[in-house]
Amino acid sequence: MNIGLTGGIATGKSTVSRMLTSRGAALIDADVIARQIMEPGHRVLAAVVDRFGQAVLLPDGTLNRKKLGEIVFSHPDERKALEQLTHPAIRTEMKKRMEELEAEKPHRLVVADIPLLYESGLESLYEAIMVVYVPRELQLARLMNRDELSREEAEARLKAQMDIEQKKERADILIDNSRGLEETERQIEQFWRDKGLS
Ligand SMILES: CC(C)(COP(=O)(O)OP(=O)(O)OC[C@H]1O[C@@H](n2cnc3c(N)ncnc32)[C@H](O)[C@@H]1O)[C@@H](O)C(=O)NCCC(=O)NCCS
Ligand SMILES: Nc1ncnc2c1ncn2[C@@H]1O[C@H](COP(=O)(O)OP(=O)(O)OP(=O)(O)O)[C@@H](O)[C@H]1O
Repeated sequence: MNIGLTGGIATGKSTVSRMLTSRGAALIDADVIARQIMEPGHRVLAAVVDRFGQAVLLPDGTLNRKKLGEIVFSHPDERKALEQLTHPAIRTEMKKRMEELEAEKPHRLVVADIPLLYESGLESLYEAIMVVYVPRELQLARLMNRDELSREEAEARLKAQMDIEQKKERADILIDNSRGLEETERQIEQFWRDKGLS
């Protein structure tokens, strides 16, 4: 079985994916793949530098993530331009890894962690979509705290994504991560049992 795992930025996708992998699920993480295609030498990074200029590189030739983030999270058109360069490569790699993992062990749960799953219209690639939800105010607070962002910077990142309430409504499986970790763990345990996973 496979599921797509999504939610909003900092709602707890990594936290939940750890709970699933510790039970034996295999994980494919879109953010990790997004980082791999931005490594020096990769053609996607070269295309990004062509479009955004040398200023998005650090002196050692690696991507200046903070700088590119400032550009794309405050300018929607620039964000779309970046996505046109990155998303096809991310999608191809995700699909390839999914096929490899499913062929390797057909009965294992494969989890694809994709922050922009709904925004990119990828629902049909997965048997079910799990959404990790917290109310918007808590999402903002956890994001500011984890990434040391100002309220303004955190709000700009939230604005670049579909509202978490809309994702909640679309979910096949909803995980409420607004209380303690034990409460989230309990919901994952329930999901695991309901699906007869072992
Ligand atoms: C702009 C970049 C360099 C900023 O890097 P930074 O280290 O600050 O953030 P990081 O990559 O860890 O992403 C953190 C979160 O930001 C959100 N996010 C990232 N890109 C986008 C985007 N294009 N639109 C909306 N939200 C996004 C996601 O929730 C993600 O989990 C980076 O996010 C990037 O390369 N984005 C383009 C690729 C992409 O769309 N990734 C999203 C997963 S498919
Ligand atoms: N139930 C919880 N109670 C308190 N804090 C939590 C809980 N779940 C997650 N957190 C904290 O909230 C922050 C965001 O969680 P996490 O990194 O798992 O989110 P994410 O959705 O994977 O983020 P991103 O979209 O950036 O990849 C982290 O600092 C994490 O430690």
